[in-house]
Amino acid sequence: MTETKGEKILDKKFSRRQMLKMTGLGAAGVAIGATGLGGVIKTFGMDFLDDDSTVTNKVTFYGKHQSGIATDVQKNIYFASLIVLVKSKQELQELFKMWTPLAVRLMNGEMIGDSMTNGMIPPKDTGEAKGLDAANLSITFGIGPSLFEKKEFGLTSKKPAQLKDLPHFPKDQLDDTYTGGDICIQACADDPQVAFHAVRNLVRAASGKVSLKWSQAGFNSVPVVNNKKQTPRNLFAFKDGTENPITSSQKDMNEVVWVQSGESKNWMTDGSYLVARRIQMHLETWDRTALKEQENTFGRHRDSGAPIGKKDEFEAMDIDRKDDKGNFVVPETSHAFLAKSVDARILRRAFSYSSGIMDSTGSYDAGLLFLSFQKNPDQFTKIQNSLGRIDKLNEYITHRGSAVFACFPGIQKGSYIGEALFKTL
Ligand SMILES: C=CC1=C(C)c2cc3[nH]c(cc4nc(cc5[nH]c(cc1n2)c(C)c5CCC(=O)O)C(CCC(=O)O)=C4C)c(C)c3C=C
Ligand SMILES: [Fe+2]
Repeated sequence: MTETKGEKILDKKFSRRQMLKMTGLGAAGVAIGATGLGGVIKTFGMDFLDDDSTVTNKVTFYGKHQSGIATDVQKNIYFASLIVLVKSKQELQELFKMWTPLAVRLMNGEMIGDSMTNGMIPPKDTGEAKGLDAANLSITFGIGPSLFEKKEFGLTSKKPAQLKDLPHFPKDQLDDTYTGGDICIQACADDPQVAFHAVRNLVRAASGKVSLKWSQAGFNSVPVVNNKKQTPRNLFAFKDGTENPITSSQKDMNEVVWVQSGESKNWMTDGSYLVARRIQMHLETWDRTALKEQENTFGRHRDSGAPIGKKDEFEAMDIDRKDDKGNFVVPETSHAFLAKSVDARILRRAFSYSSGIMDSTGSYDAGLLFLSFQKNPDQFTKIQNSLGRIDKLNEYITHRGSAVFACFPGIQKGSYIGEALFKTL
């Protein structure tokens, strides 16, 4: 984390070239104004900073789509679900406007405000990311169905048909503590403290305007072989994320993840729907299970990640394949068999979590913060219904939390998070 551009502006240590780079515009409409953050460039009445292309380990903030969806999966996540406390549409809009330059700064690896220049007030940035780089931080903002139910925002007519609470699934044991929320902030980074710092400072900057409903930290360990990132393993030791849309393929992403024009409310075009499920994994039971049984549970081999009966992780899973006796090679009750039996695809971007011990049972409160992006949450529902009661994995997992969010399209330079929603009001 470095000093903010706002500080340099106040100190007048910036060149014209830098100023244009920061505004992304010419001189028209640009003025320097003091804000609660200590002074930033104001363009057409709003704060605007740019991505800093000189920063290492940096994910770009501005673009057609928000970061943190097609972005290469990072090692850490801090996911927060918030309740909105403000009472008017304008205040809600101001909230997203205020968050926009802060998110740019955080993703540039900068502090969100000046350091300790006044000993009589708390520092603007909480400071724990000082000295750390941008760590490939991505920040993704979404809004939940409950936001549209708050009549004071007058958003009812803007609610997409796709944005609704997920149905109850047969094995769900949902706890309200990890369910729902008006807004989500997904911060992913290759450093846990950078991810946490991002959410902490965004929530702090919105003090009195939002409150935390639930949050979850998570991690992924990504082995690297010959400079190539491998699929991470989940806490059951199986490679998790093998069969996913290719994030660099526009075709895959447009088919599965990005909302296309006319497919949802206009303000969601180029956005995506996020399903979050906090799924406890019963490690103690799993660890007493024989390897063959474990492999039959997923329908894949543990070491290689290959479909049962095959050698390579990325060999196609042919669920119709039968052995000499006419039995399915990949068991019909296995997780992969059932997930593949249905004509629906999703982009899984999950993280493991470990959050102490369950009071009720004394077992690990550990598992998977399952996150999937899709152009319609029904894609998730179709797969979850196929897993249903018969998925062999059900013996080892319990769904404890659930939420769905509409993640805005990407932010254009000079615009702010969610502008399309507010602009159409
Ligand atoms: C409804 C969607 C899914 C939930 C919920 C889910 C939970 C879950 N999954 C694993 C571990 C693995 N899942 C794997 C494959 C896989 N899972 C889903 C969907 C959900 N999983 C899909 C669509 C697929 C791909 C199936 C295919 O087409 O082959 C695998 C195999 C490797 C891989 O492809 O990633 C593992 C392992 C856990 C532990 C879990 C809940 C805790
Ligand atoms: Fe799965």
